[in-house]
Amino acid sequence: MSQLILASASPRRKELLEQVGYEFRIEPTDADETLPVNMTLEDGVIELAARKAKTLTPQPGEVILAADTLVTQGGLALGKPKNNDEAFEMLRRLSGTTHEVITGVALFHADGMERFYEKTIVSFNELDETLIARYIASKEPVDKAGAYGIQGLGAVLVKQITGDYNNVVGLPISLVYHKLKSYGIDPLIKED
Ligand SMILES: Cc1cn([C@H]2C[C@H](O)[C@@H](COP(=O)(O)OP(=O)(O)OP(=O)(O)O)O2)c(=O)[nH]c1=O
Repeated sequence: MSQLILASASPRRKELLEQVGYEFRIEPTDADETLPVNMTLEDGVIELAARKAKTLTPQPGEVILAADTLVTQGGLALGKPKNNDEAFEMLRRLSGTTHEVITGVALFHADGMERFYEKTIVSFNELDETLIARYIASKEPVDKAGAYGIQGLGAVLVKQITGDYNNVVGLPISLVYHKLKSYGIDPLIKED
């Protein structure tokens, strides 16, 4: 049985792991989150997750989990907005259209690193400028890729999703569960 370490300051990732019953330690990371330019967005988001994981060194029997979530539309990557103007631009771009949310995940352990990603397709309602301004005033967009949080007030922006909802929130917990099982980490198995 391995020990799980979450390399993340994201409250969402912590909550998703707790929801499924994982026992883990949290080690927030401070990695460079600039997307590499010489690779696909899928590879780039995986690379960012790997960078976060590599800020820690796994001891034998430890698995370090790190992730990165990105919103993409038409080949353009939307990370966290730097200010309200950028949040406004992002939400205006997403209004009435469909985008993808990609979360890259890295599982770093003494024998190497496993990397994978999950993609969810999200369609937004038409958003008028008053709604966008009110949503930004709620401060919810600040620390979120694409300037929205589907799990919060941002739920009213969303028309439809195809794929894993939890992936949009920041961690594809179902896929992660199946991957972690191969390291002997399974909260559904209770030891006596
Ligand atoms: C699209 C979307 C993103 N997000 C969040 C998930 C991520 O926390 C954030 C994207 O930023 P990330 O850089 O992936 O994560 P983080 O900086 O919050 O945490 P850490 O790097 O320490 O692991 O956007 C939501 O919470 N809801 C949503 O609907």
